[in-house]
Amino acid sequence: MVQHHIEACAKVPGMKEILLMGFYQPHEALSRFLVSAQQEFKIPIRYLQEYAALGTGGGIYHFRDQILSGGAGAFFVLNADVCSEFPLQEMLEFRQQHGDAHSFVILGTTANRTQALNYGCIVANADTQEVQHYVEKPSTFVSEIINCGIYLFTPAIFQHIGEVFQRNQQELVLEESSNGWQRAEVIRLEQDVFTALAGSNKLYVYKTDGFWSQIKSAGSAIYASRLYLNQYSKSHPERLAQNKPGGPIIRGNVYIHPTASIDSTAVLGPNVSIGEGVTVGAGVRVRESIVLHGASLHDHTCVLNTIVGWDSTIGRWARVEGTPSDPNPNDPYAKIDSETLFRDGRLTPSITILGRSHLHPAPHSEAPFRLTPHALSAGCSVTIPAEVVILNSIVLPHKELSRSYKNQIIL
Ligand SMILES: Nc1nc2c(ncn2[C@@H]2O[C@H](COP(=O)(O)OP(=O)(O)O[C@H]3O[C@H](CO)[C@@H](O)[C@H](O)[C@@H]3O)[C@@H](O)[C@H]2O)c(=O)[nH]1
Repeated sequence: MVQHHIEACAKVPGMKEILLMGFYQPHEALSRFLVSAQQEFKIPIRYLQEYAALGTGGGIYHFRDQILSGGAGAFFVLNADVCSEFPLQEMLEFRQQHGDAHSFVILGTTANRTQALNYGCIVANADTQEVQHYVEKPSTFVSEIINCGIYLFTPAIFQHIGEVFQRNQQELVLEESSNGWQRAEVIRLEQDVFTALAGSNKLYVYKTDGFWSQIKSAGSAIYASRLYLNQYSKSHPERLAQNKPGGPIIRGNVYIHPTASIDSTAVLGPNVSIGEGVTVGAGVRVRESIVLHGASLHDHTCVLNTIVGWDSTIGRWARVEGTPSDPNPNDPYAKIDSETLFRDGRLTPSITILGRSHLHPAPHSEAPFRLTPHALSAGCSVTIPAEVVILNSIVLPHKELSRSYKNQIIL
């Protein structure tokens, strides 16, 4: 997911350094990713680990010395769980034209009235785009302009976060709380800082019509993959597979890793991403799916709306199918719903996932996504036998199925 953020940041002229911030323990796969991304994008990249989940505001405040150490005049903050064309340069230009050089800029987009309630909502002056009112996930309608979780700040933002920190500390002293220090450091950028900054002539919104989506569920990964592949078709058509004599039949936007072996009678696409070392047999059909590295699709399998985990095998003539959770195509402002797995005590039909685990960026590859399991050395390695149907199911790693399944989570 974050490889796209890095690629976008590295393109901004004058960008000095990229910091990934999180509260996860760093591990070997992350270090390998950082090394390869630094080489690919030719920019220093470091991971900063919070000692606890401090919230976005608390996190950047905690690492403010690191962020400002190179004498940065401005910096971007991007939520990791979004996909976007990241119009960062446009945000810089917007700040140049509107507002003053020290203002902060939020990237905004339009949502429909119902879905806007799931996001930060922004009311702005129609002429100047100054944010007059900011409400995080309101309970009733406030505005159709939502916060994309992509910000341009100057070092002055730390004074505002610092004020919240001081206030938190004083309140905690009054409460005589024993773990006051830690709690004072937890600061939510949206509720604690933006709400207060609104109407003070310091916060502006730059609205984009470009693609943008949250990635809160595995189902949204297939949707996000489609958005990125579509972007590749304009910005990097060389990254997409073409119909060639002796090659598979390609429909729409498809990414195939150069090491994958695809039978010439297979039909792939639209919206398919095939990872490193994948084998695809004769007569295979894949559509709206992500097939991760080392997976093997035997002859005549059919894979639709599915994420196939790494090193998984699908037996011949098997059909693996999920139900897409795409936004309403008739509403230009519709966003993908981050479905919970269960509704009314039932598993909601969703994409099928073989070897479900965490989403992880794809090192050494331009494939939009790759999955990584909790145990990093392990693969997903799900085995589906020949001639079965797997429908709307989530199969956990290292599972060897022996029959067909429908609407199930298979442990
Ligand atoms: N480092 C760090 N990151 C955090 C922490 N808590 C959340 N994040 C990261 O901060 C981002 C925001 O996540 P949430 O706080 O869960 O908010 P949200 O429901 O995703 O809503 C935010 O994003 C929406 C757009 O996707 C916005 O519309 C909304 O206003 C808000 O900014 C995500 O990338 C999440 O991983 C933390 O303690 N530490």
